[in-house]
Amino acid sequence: MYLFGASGHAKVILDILKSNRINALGLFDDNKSGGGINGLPIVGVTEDHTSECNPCIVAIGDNGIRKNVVERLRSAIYASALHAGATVAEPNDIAEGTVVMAGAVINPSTKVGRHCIVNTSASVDHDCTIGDFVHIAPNATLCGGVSVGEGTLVGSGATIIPNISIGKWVVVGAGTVVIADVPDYAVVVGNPGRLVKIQQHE
Ligand SMILES: CC(=O)SCCNC(=O)CCNC(=O)[C@H](O)C(C)(C)COP(=O)(O)OP(=O)(O)OC[C@H]1O[C@@H](n2cnc3c(N)ncnc32)[C@H](O)[C@@H]1OP(=O)(O)O
Repeated sequence: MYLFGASGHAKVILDILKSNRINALGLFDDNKSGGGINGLPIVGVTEDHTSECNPCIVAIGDNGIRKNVVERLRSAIYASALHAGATVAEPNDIAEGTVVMAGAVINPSTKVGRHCIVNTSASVDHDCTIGDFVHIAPNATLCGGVSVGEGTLVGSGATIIPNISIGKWVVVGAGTVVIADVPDYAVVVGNPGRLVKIQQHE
């Protein structure tokens, strides 16, 4: 397995691999001068990737940067990685490139898109739909029937009540309690969640 990114997030993905006894073989990072992790070397920048270095995972926490790297990779074959200490009811509904950290729970009839992060001890309940490039941060809770659009960050410890629809490229602040639908590109914070701004987008 090869990882793109050599940050703290990559360290946590290496821990997921270790829990499954999967060997990591190298890291790619656009900052080639940076050090590796745990003796694992940086073997090149993103554009150095070849089809011999598969499967791989883009191990970058920022949703937009992760998507950008995926779009630049032409010969990548992606794996998903579920920590041995995560509880995932239907692993086949976790799409390629997605990582699920220790203690996370993903309940039945929930689909998780490509290149997502379901972080440490996050809880995603039944019948949720999670778009591509989403990050559900540590200890966040999604009740049943929640949908989350592409690229959204659900911040650490946030709670989303049942059947809420959250748009794409939204930021839900840490600890926010979302009790109403959230439009695309919004930033919501607080309890109850209030919209503080709509982010610039193309
Ligand atoms: C392993 C890991 O580390 S995973 C990391 C996961 N990351 C997170 O959980 C971080 C989530 N990020 C946050 O909560 C941030 O505070 C953000 C993104 C919501 C801040 O957004 P910004 O656009 O920078 O807003 P800014 O900091 O200017 O704050 C805007 C207003 O919201 C308030 N605010 C910001 N964050 C929060 C929050 N989490 N809860 C309540 N209020 C908040 C600010 O006090 C400010 O209020 P004011 O206008 O009354 O003064």
